[in-house]
Amino acid sequence: MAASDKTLRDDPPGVPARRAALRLLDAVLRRGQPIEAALHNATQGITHAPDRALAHALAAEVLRRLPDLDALIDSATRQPLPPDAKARSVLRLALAGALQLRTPPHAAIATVLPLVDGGPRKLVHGVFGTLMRANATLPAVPALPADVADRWTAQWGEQLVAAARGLIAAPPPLDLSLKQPLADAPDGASLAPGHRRIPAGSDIAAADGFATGDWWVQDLAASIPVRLIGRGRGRALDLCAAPGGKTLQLAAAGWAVTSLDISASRLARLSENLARTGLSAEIVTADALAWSPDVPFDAVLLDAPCSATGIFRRHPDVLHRARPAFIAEMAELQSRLLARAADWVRPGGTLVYATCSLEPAEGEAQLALFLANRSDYRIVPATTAELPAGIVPGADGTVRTLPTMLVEQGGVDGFFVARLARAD
Ligand SMILES: C[S@@+](CC[C@H](N)C(=O)[O-])C[C@H]1O[C@@H](n2cnc3c(N)ncnc32)[C@H](O)[C@@H]1O
Repeated sequence: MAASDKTLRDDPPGVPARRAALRLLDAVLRRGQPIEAALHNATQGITHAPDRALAHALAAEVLRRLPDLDALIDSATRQPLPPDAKARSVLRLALAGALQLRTPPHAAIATVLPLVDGGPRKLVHGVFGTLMRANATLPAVPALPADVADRWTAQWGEQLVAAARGLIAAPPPLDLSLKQPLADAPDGASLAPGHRRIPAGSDIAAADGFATGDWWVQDLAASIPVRLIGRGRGRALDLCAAPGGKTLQLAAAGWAVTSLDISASRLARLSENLARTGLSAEIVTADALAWSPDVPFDAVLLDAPCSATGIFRRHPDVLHRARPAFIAEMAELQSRLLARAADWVRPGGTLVYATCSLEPAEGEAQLALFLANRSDYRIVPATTAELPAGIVPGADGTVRTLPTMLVEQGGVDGFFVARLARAD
């Protein structure tokens, strides 16, 4: 038996989930891993599914409220704890449990103290006790990490930062993409053809039309790239396709789809999604930097890997991982992928480039660089009629969704989308 399994087995109830949450925080904050990618390793040895879910929820809550939790901790310590001190992470977990997840305070602290055995137990206990006795609370509107707030203020202005803070205060609603206009789907607002918006926390698996595969969960902004490709008129390549929301849209729109991704495990989820919805696509597991098609496509969608800062509402780990060096690394990968994708579009065909990022380096600047190098491509401007209500194209015909949009309706993810045509 692995040492970690033994520790987990010997832990009192509630502790294994905190131990796993601590590993998740370490994976995200120190190693820059996405929380989903770290989940399998971090929860190894935990057989009770609710404990795995609790570990994920606790770590995600800490990441969502990190600056505010740290401000509370700092208000109760004479010497600030180093940012990477284990005592700080453990206090973050105890406070997130007690203040956000309604864990009774005595349980919130008792379940983290074993994580600092042989370490600063007294300090952790003392700081937590001081804050509980003072009835400490977190501010209603969360703070963003200072570097993200500064970058987004410089890029988009203070209004965007204020809107982004408002959006992470509460879980976002869920958007559904319908397979057909008359699909069986739960009631909800419709902000575009084939769209429904339902409340956060809805029980997806029990909702009307899930079992019959009539819809899939997909943020409204994420549906824009395929809206711009339109109804099927031939063969489409969905490059970087998994887990497959856009493949499903393309297949439902009548395209003969080839879906390529480097990740076999993510493609397995794409296959499950195809099976549930009764849609089909040819699946290719390959590195797009090494693969080439035999015949060019009528349409190519490159939903490129990116910093994913546009999906911070559901994935607060991106706020802590997307440092400038990572954004630059992703932008470099996007240029290489875009150059290859452009060669796989037939003359007269369509190329759509998209990223779920709020970083211009991965959107506007990437497109400018591409157009400077490829005189055989031009922008085909998006029209307001093609876009969800409340979203309008930019002056150059590209689409940029921001946290300041559709705020009253629950917001949208941040995306950049450009539709291009290759010269005949
Ligand atoms: C933004 S996600 C795609 C989301 C997907 N289009 C959807 O709608 O569900 C980016 C994808 O790029 C894939 N990827 C990253 N590098 C790649 C490469 N060199 N070749 C192919 N796929 C790659 C990742 O595995 C990931 O699934």
